[in-house]
This record gives sequence, C-alpha cells and structure tokens, in this order.
Amino acid sequence: MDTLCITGGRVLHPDGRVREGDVVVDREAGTILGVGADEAIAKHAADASETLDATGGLVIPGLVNAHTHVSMTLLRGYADDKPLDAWLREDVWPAEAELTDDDIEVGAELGVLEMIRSGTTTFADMYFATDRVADVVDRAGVRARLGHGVVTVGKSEEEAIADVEESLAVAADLDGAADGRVRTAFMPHSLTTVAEAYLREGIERAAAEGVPVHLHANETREEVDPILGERGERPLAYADDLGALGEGNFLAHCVHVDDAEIELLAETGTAAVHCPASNMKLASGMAPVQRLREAGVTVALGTDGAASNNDLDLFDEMRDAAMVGKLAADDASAVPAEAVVEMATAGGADALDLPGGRIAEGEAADLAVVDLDAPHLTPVHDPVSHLAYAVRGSDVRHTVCGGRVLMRDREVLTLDADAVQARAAEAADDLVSRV
Ligand SMILES: N[C@@H](CCSC[C@H]1O[C@@H](n2cnc3c(=O)[nH]cnc32)[C@H](O)[C@@H]1O)C(=O)O
Ligand SMILES: [Zn+2]
Repeated sequence: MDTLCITGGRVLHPDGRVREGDVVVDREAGTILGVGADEAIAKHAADASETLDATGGLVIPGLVNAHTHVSMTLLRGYADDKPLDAWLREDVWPAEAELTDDDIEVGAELGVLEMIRSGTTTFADMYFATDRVADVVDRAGVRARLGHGVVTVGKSEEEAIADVEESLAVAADLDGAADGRVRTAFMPHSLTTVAEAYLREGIERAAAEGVPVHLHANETREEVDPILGERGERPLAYADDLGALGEGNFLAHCVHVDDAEIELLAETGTAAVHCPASNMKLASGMAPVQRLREAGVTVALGTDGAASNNDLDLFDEMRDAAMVGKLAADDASAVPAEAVVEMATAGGADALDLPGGRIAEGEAADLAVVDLDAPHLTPVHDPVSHLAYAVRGSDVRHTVCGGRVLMRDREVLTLDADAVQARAAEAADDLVSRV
C-alpha cells in the first residue's frame, strides 16, 4: 500500500488528549489508516513509502480558516486604523475596483502560501474571480469552500442581478473542483449590503440546489441598528426569515448577537465564525464566544482578510480568541485553550462541512506538525496550552492535506515561495498606483 507515516512525535487526539504515537496515512485515499504506537502501526511505519519526522513535535489536525478574503493579502497594511464602514468605503472598495483577475490569483497564491506555512490546510473564501482562487487551491493542494461575494448597494438593478447570478453560477460550476477539494457556497456579503429582494431570491435558489449560504452577520452596531430600526427585528430574525439559517450555513462575526439570536443559531444548526483579530482591529466589538459555545452553537475561527488582521496565521486567532473571550465574559476561565484548539480544527471542519479537523482512523489526512523545540515553547507542561497561547505559525515544520505533503521541513513543495512573493509584491505596487 502507498503510505505516508508521520513518526516519532506526539499526537493531538479529537478528545483533546496528547499521546505519543505515529500517524499512518493511505496516500491514495488521502485518509488516516491508523494512529498510535501498537505493532500494526509500527509495521506500517516500517513499510511506509514516505516518512515525515515529527520527533520533538506535535501532530495536530490541519487548521481551518473559516472566513477570509484570501486575495486581500495584496492590501495588507494598505489601510489601517479605521472602523469597518469607512475602511470599506474609503479605502478597500476603491482599491478592489482596480483588482484584475490576475491580481486575485496572485493574492490568493500569497495567502495560501502563508496558510500552508502556518499549518492551515482548509479555508473558506468570499471574494471574486472565484475560478482563479479555485485554480490556486488546486495547484497548492489545500481544501476550501469558495464563493463569489455579492454586493448590491450602489449598483444598478442589472448589475445587482448579474452579481447574484454570478454567485449562484460559481457555486454550481466550481463545486467539486480540484478533485473534490473545492466546495462552494452562495455568499451574499451581508444583510445591509445586499437588498432584501436579492437576498430572498438568491438564498431560496441556493437552498433549492442544496448550496450552503455564507455571509457577514452582526459584525458592527452600525450594521445591527438600521435593521432593527427599519424592520423592528434583530438581524438574525431577519436572516431566519430569509432562509439564511440552517445546517451547512455559516455566518462570519456574530459579534452583536442577543440571547434570542444565539438560541436561533443553536436551534437551526447555523455555525458562527469568530474573527477576533478583525473585530479588535476594526473595533467592531467582542463576540460572546463562551455563550455561543454554551448554547451549543458550532463556533469556528477565521482571520478575515489580511487587510484587517494583518496576517493569516490561525495560531494568532486561537490566542486572540482565548484572550478576548475572557475579556468579553469577564471571566478568566472562559474560552479555555482546549476550546480554541477545537474551534480552529474540528469546529472549523464542521462549520464548513468539509473533511478534516480530527486525527482518527478514517478521517481525512489533513495534518500539521508543530515543532515544540524552541525557547518560547520550553518547558512543555501542556502542549494544548502551547497551541493556544505560545505557538506561532512559523513553528510549523510540515503540512499535509489529503495525504499529500504540502510543506516538508518548512519548504513548501506545491508553490514556488520566492516567485509567489515577488509576483505579489509587484502586483500590489501596481494596484496601489492605479487607485
Ligand atoms: N462582488 C462584490 C465583492 C464582495 S467580496 C467580499 C467583500 O468583503 C469585504 N470585507 C473584507 N473584510 C470584511 C469585513 O470584516 N466585513 C465586511 N466586509 C469585509 C472585502 O473587502 C470584499 O469587498 C463587489 O462587487 O463588490
Ligand atoms: Zn470578512
């Protein structure tokens, strides 16, 4: 059998425990054959076609970045220190109006490169030129749920309809691309940037095709108040009425949600993607992560775009989520280390309804090996604590997705890192000069 064996390290199991052992992967199926230290595993390890050394390291599920705009890497550091509305209208949207499809592809390459180098194997992306992002996912070997973001405010009826149609068409056409590693969703930007008629029709048609829905929701007070004022109902009651809540659907942010809205998410099986760095940087607010989890809502983590973060390192998100979660709950025991690790792994895979997120027999072989042999990670009282509070993306030694090694000893094998960086820097300079 064609196997990959990750040997000599410790393994993070789905129950949150860490044990010494090897992970054996069926490279053809892309799934995990076995985990542990018994004789059968040892025999597999001896016969492996390919081996990754995890000595002194910790094998974890590949991380899941459940909300980003990956090509926004080109706008990293372009506009900082503004609230969401002004940031979008004054800086981001004018720059995005100048983006070419080639720019989007180059930005996606840069973002995916950064994610592979920090142990992320799976992401959800809302942007445009989605076919170009899908090409990058294909080449780079990662997994993604992709969609075309719809905005109708400020557009003619014709343009608005075209945007909705594009999002539905992209969801139908790209689903299953990259040998099934690309899945799709219908992605209206938010409840305030897409007019009701378009939301209603688009969501209904997506649901009829079994296509999931992803949007920004309850991110800022400025977004909640108009809905409350004009409709006399909370945004998630409106979202429910539109059919946007349900199993397989996932909402970014959920910062300003009240108890009834949390209950709605839980009842309908809608997942929330917490983006703590973006929420802090744009001063959007603090999401009630502890309360969401206690209510039984699936909570995942997202970086949001690199222009509001400003990186795509999920280890930062884990740390930020734990820190701001405690502050928001006024309770140091809220959002503990094991919770953020779960959110970045199994929670993300569940929210996106994609394989991965758990190291166990039969699961997708999406893995990262974290090197624990570093001054900032010494001593190791509790590896899970380190994952949440001390590990950085640059501590990731190897990254594997679907049984394929994407990074070995910090060398990315599927993308030419130097060329990607050079192309992206040039494209970003060009872009800014056109704005
Ligand atoms: N087809 C749309 C594009 C929507 S893509 C998704 C959009 O979300 C924007 N975005 C990035 N981060 C955030 C955020 O935190 N909240 C809301 N929007 C964001 C991003 O810049 C991009 O314009 C159009 O023609 O404008
Ligand atoms: Zn976003």
